Amino acid sequence: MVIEIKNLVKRYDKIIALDYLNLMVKEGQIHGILGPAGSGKTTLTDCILGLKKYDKGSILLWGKKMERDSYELKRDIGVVLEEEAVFEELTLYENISYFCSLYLGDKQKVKEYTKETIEFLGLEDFIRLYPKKLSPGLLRRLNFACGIVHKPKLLILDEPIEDTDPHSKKKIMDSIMELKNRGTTILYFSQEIDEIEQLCTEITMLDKGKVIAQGTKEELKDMISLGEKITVEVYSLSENQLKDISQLPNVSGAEYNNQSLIMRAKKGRNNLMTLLDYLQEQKIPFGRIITEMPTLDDVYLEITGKELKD
Ligand SMILES: Nc1ncnc2c1ncn2[C@@H]1O[C@H](COP(=O)(O)OP(=O)(O)OP(=O)(O)O)[C@@H](O)[C@H]1O
Repeated sequence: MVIEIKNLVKRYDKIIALDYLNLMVKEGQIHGILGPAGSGKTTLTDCILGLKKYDKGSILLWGKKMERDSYELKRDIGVVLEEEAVFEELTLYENISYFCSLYLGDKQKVKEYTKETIEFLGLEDFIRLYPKKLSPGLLRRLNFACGIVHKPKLLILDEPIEDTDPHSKKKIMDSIMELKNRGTTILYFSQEIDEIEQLCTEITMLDKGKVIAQGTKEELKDMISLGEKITVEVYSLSENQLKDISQLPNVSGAEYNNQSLIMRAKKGRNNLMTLLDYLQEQKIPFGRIITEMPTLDDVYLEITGKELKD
């Protein structure tokens, strides 16, 4: 086990930021922590890194307790935070090289790792530029490069691609997958469902410092009663027909707007067939059909009663 957190409690006076939190992260996993603003993601990162004291519980990294001066452990960890943490007075190359030199003494190795990381993130054309001259996407890639250049075994990523242009977002997401393929364990904090769905093998949902659900995305989707959302292009529908549809077996709701019929079903078999049978029986002409399975957003909403994002 790379990270082993048991019954972690962290209070700020009366606020309970982490509430008996348990988390296990296995080697080689990308473990996503999904939670809205204020759910305790930053506090958890600080506790894992030994930057904040906690009130109760235990945190072990590779079976060892992290302390402020656990330099051996820290050497194996890379951190990329949402806010860029680079030096304005250093060029892109100098920034990456500097962060590498904080961990490695061997100058030749620093040079080698810096070059490799620059190529890895496609930053070759920008090495002489200062951070102020970089576009927001390139700045994100530089920030990411500084966190991974020393080849950590555990990478903690706190919303590393929030508000990033599609090209840099793809570059960073591909790099994360490649690092995983090379054996890096990754803890990935985000509020973005699509990033978590694409990248993570295991997911923990947080709400007010509490773990509300944990598992693979399939396991999480299995926890809720919601089935698919079916959208059918229907050219005309009477109020009575809409009422009939909302009362079909296993249907939790139906609405009709702009020639679009949306039916939400509970988990079960043949929901689409039941709807199509009804439309045919009533001789209601219909066009395109779209079926969408529940998302992690739906899981979060059903368990907590609120959306991940406002
Ligand atoms: N230094 C502090 N003093 C008092 N309360 C704090 C402090 N830091 C965080 N909190 C509170 O603890 C809770 C968890 O905060 P935390 O910053 O860890 O959440 P988060 O999920 O990282 O949110 P965000 O994404 O907004 O940073 C929140 O209610 C927050 O207001």
